[in-house]
Amino acid sequence: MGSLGPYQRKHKIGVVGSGNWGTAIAKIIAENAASNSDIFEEKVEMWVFEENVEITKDSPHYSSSLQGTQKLTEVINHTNENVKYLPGIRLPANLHANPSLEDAVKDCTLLVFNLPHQFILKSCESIKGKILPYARGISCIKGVDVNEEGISLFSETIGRILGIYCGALSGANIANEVAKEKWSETTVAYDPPHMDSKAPTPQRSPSSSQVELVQFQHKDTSGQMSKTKLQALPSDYPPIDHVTLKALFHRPYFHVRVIHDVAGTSISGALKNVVALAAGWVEGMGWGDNAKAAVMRVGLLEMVRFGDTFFGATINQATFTEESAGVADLITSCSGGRNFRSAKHSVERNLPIEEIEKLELNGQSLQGTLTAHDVNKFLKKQGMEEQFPLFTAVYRILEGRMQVSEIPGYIER
Ligand SMILES: NC(=O)C1=CN([C@@H]2O[C@H](COP(=O)(O)OP(=O)(O)OC[C@H]3O[C@@H](n4cnc5c(N)ncnc54)[C@H](O)[C@@H]3O)[C@@H](O)[C@H]2O)C=CC1
Ligand SMILES: O=C(CO)COP(=O)(O)O
Repeated sequence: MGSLGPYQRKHKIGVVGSGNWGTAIAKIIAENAASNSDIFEEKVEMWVFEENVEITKDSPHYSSSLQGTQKLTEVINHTNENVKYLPGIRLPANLHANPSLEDAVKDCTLLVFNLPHQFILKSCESIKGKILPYARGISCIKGVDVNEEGISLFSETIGRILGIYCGALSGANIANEVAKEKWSETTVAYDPPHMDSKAPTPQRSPSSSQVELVQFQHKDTSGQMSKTKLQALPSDYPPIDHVTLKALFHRPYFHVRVIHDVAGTSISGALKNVVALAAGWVEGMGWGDNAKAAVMRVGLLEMVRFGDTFFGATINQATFTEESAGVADLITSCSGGRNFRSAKHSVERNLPIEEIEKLELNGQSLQGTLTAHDVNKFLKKQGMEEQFPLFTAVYRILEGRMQVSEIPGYIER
């Protein structure tokens, strides 16, 4: 390790986000940057949305120099621990918490986006034109972007705002388990236009040094095409392909399969959060495992139908059943995810789920509640609520217009 091989430059990595999953994925990336120093710069930047944290006498890091009100970034850099969003996990020393988003992404060739989805648009707008034009992205976000024009994957939205190509990472990945290095699998989906290596090839010979511009097109369901000029990665960098992405994310405890289906990977990650709410409610009612399995069965069918109906041309249905991003994520999320647990507790404690989120998650953010609203807004516009009875029931229960006890009758059709 340490030799640059045929390439003169290394990839600099920036992680946009530092919540529960954001920090866990940054830990993985920093570990891999250190052990693949022929491809990656060792120092990894992680953008932290700055906030104050209280270091009290009960904190394991309490000392004469670290006490009272402190900036989260300073605590992370001082202790190598994200005491707020991933407590108890030691982070690699080459991971740098940075309160400036602009500074964290500066000169990065690879950007990994890992924020609750409601914050992504504003964050991307703030760095538009301030990143390398030939950077590439990976979105770890579980959600869909619904706007006036239709529905987009967050990988597409990020790509459109920043003028870059962006793939996706999603899988059965409860962050706290991954951070504790308990074995899991994930799916990385990456399928850029021809200028980036399309097949998972180990070839690494430098190609022409010319910078080429091509049109990259992505479309939403209203049929609109938007074009992004995609700039080729200079040939003195190792190519950003399936091999490089595997080197970035794969760990002995985090097994990566790299595929081409970005839409299937992203859609399943977003929609399983809606199903997990229903699973949590059913569990909270004390109805047992059979009832939860019924909700998951219908949920999976609706996930596949949604992908097929609205992203049909680009999606590979096998992703839902064969990859970690599909049914495996549905299973883990309906067993121990935050959406599942919060929904369960909201029934058990007879409190709105938003209140459970505030009481129990210490600043972490549920994505299923927001996605249920986003998905319903979109389905309503298409006149298709009835074709997705579970998604519609989840939305109506959140709105207080339906009871959990009505789920079995409503989804049986
Ligand atoms: N936590 C998990 O187990 C997993 C989460 N995911 C997905 O990863 C994405 C990120 O989730 P987490 O990292 O867990 O986040 P989180 O749920 O821990 O959210 C907290 C994060 O949001 C940030 N934040 C709060 N207000 C903000 C603002 N105004 N602007 C920007 N950031 C702000 C906080 O600084 C903190 O970093 C989500 O889409 C989630 O569904 C995916 C797999 C596992
Ligand atoms: O996506 C997840 C596991 O893969 C985590 O889901 P929650 O956000 O419900 O915890």
